[in-house]
Amino acid sequence: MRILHTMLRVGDMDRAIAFYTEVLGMRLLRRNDYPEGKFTLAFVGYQNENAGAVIELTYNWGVERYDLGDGFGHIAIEVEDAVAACDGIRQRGGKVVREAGPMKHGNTVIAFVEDPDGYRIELIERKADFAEHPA
Ligand SMILES: C[C@@H](O)C(=O)SC[C@H](NC(=O)CC[C@H](N)C(=O)O)C(=O)NCC(=O)O
Ligand code: NI
Repeated sequence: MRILHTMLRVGDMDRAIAFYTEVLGMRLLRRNDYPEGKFTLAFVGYQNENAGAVIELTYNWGVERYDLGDGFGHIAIEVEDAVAACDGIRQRGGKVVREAGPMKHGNTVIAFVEDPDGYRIELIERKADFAEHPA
């Protein structure tokens, strides 16, 4: 088994796709309308779905906002250089909500950006080698 996707409900599909592709550099892998259910799905990611986990954006027609609550944390993406990644995201119109630096109570270098719907995306600076976990 493997993780296939994380689903996020968005208030504007074009706005969300623009963020994940133009600001975060992902590819739009597929987009489908479901008129009978009055919703649209779009899948974005850095690899094809048979190669890596992706994000499933869900737009329920006419629903422009959601209460994100306080349970959801973030989706994390790996970057080579967190400071440079934040600078690039800012230059492309993204919103950095936590600058790059070691995480509180730890050493991993992280940063957070916020997507147009308020979901948080964590940037994690690639470690030389992630600790191998027994499969
Ligand atoms: C390792 C990396 O993937 C993380 O997400 S750690 C980030 C860190 N998380 C927490 O502190 C979790 C506990 C917290 N009380 C919560 O519920 O979110 C984090 O968010 N650090 C904040 C920072 O600015 O370093
Ligand atoms: Ni994390």
